[in-house]
Amino acid sequence: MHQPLFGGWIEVVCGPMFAGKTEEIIRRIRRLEYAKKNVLVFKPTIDDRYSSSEIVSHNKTKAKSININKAIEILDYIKEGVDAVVIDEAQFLDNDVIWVSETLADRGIRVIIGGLDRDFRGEPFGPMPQLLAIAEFVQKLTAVCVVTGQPATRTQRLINGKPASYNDPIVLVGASEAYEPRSRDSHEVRNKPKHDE
Ligand SMILES: Nc1ncnc2c1ncn2[C@@H]1O[C@H](COP(=O)(O)OP(=O)(O)O)[C@@H](O)[C@H]1O
Ligand SMILES: Cc1cn([C@H]2C[C@H](O)[C@@H](COP(=O)(O)O)O2)c(=O)[nH]c1=O
Ligand SMILES: [Zn+2]
Repeated sequence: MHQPLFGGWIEVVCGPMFAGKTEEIIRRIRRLEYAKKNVLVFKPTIDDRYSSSEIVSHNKTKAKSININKAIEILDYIKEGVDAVVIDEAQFLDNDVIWVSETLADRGIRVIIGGLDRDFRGEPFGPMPQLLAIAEFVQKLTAVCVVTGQPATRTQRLINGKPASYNDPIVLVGASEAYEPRSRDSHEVRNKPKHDE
C-alpha cells in the first residue's frame, strides 16, 4: 500500500441533522480535488435517502460516492496513490470503521468522517464516540433549532407529529418528514429513563 512522505490523520465532522456535516465534507472534497488529490468517498448502502450513488446534502449539493455494507470493504479500494478517504453517515457503520480509519491514517491517508454524534434519543450513535476519541481533528457543527432559534445540538424524531419513544428503533433513514434540529431544552424523547439522583 501507498507509503507517502507525510503522515495521515483522522478528521471527524459531527453534529445533529441539518447542521451542515455533508456540506462541509463536500467542501473538503472539492478543495482536495483542486489540489489534484486522489479522493475516495464512501457511504453505507442503507443511506439511500436522496441518491444511491452520491452523498447529498439537504440543500442538494452532492459528490459521487461508493456504497459499502461493511467498513472493511473500504480496504478493497485502497490502491497506490490514494490521498484521502471520506466516509459520510459513519454512524451506520460497524465498529470495524475504527481500526480501518486508524490503519488508513497510519498509512499516510487523510481520513474525513461525517456522522451523527447522537441518535434521536440524544445518546451516542454507533461507532461515533470511538471515532471522536481517535480523531486528530473534530468539528462539532450545530443547526438552528426550529423551536427556540438557538444552536441545535440534537435531532428530534417526530412520528405523526409526536416525539418518538425511547424504545423505537434507532435506525430510521429520513429527512425533514421525520426529523428536525432542536436545542437541548426543546428536545423531547417519550419514555426516556430518568437517571438516578
Ligand atoms: N434548521 C436548520 N438549521 C440549519 N440548516 C438547515 C435547517 N433546516 C434546513 N437546513 C438546511 O440544511 C443544510 C445542511 O444540510 P447538510 O449538509 O445535509 O446537513 P447534515 O449533513 O448535517 O444533516 C443547510 O445548509 C440548510 O440549507
Ligand atoms: C437522529 C437519527 C437519524 N437517523 C438517520 C436519518 C438520516 O437518514 C441520517 C442522518 O443524516 P444527516 O446527513 O445527518 O442529515 O440518519 C437515524 O437512523 N436514527 C436517528 O436516531
Ligand atoms: Zn449529512
